[in-house]
Amino acid sequence: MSRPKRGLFVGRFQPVHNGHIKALEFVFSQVDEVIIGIGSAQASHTLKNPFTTSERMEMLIRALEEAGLTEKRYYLIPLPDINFNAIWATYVVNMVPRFDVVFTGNSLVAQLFREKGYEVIVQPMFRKDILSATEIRRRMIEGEPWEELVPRSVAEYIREIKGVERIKMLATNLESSEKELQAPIRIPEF
Ligand SMILES: Nc1ncnc2c1ncn2[C@@H]1O[C@H](COP(=O)(O)OP(=O)(O)OP(=O)(O)O)[C@@H](O)[C@H]1O
Ligand SMILES: NC(=O)c1ccc[n+]([C@@H]2O[C@H](COP(=O)(O)O)[C@@H](O)[C@H]2O)c1
Repeated sequence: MSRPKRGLFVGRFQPVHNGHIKALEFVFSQVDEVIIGIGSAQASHTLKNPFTTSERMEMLIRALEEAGLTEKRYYLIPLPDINFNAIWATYVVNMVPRFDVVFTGNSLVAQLFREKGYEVIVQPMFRKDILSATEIRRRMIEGEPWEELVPRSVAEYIREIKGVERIKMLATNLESSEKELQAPIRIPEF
């Protein structure tokens, strides 16, 4: 039996949204198996990375099932950042099973893998103006509707784990620490 053709797709998934799922549907149509790397795996509880790796994994499992990708054709692999661009692609190669091609819309990721000799396919983008995790996090903080931008199962899961409350709390903490920094320094009287 010939070896399955595998694609690599890396994202932070903070949170998983409909753009990721559309991109993954494209990737699944091109290869037999997909290695989904969960980037910045060490990060959580910040405004850019509010969700933990286990929460992001749960979102991916539920969303892929909802999208009808029920056959187990994917691997979820956490990838903590190493903040070292020159060796990042080699690091990823050492953290995941063998793969044949990289799918990405991130130009740095594309460049780093191309320089290592990998085939890179730039996946199509879908409504990047709104299908962006940054926009979804912004809407959550501002109290604007965001649910339509993510799979139903992901919206439900975020409600279950009180994800919006967490992001709002993180935003409030940041605001009050910024205020503290801006407050005039009071020299105590002795
Ligand atoms: N709207 C989209 N359509 C297709 N692919 C997308 C879309 N948004 C992100 N991707 C793909 O997902 C991968 C990166 O995922 P990531 O979690 O960083 O998404 P993001 O929405 O750009 O996140 P953030 O806004 O937090 O930086 C990239 O390969 C990117 O091309
Ligand atoms: N030097 C590095 O550690 C390095 C380089 C390129 C991408 N990455 C990671 O890959 C992921 C790419 O996903 P995004 O498209 O969400 O940025 C991120 O987690 C990013 O931090 C890390």
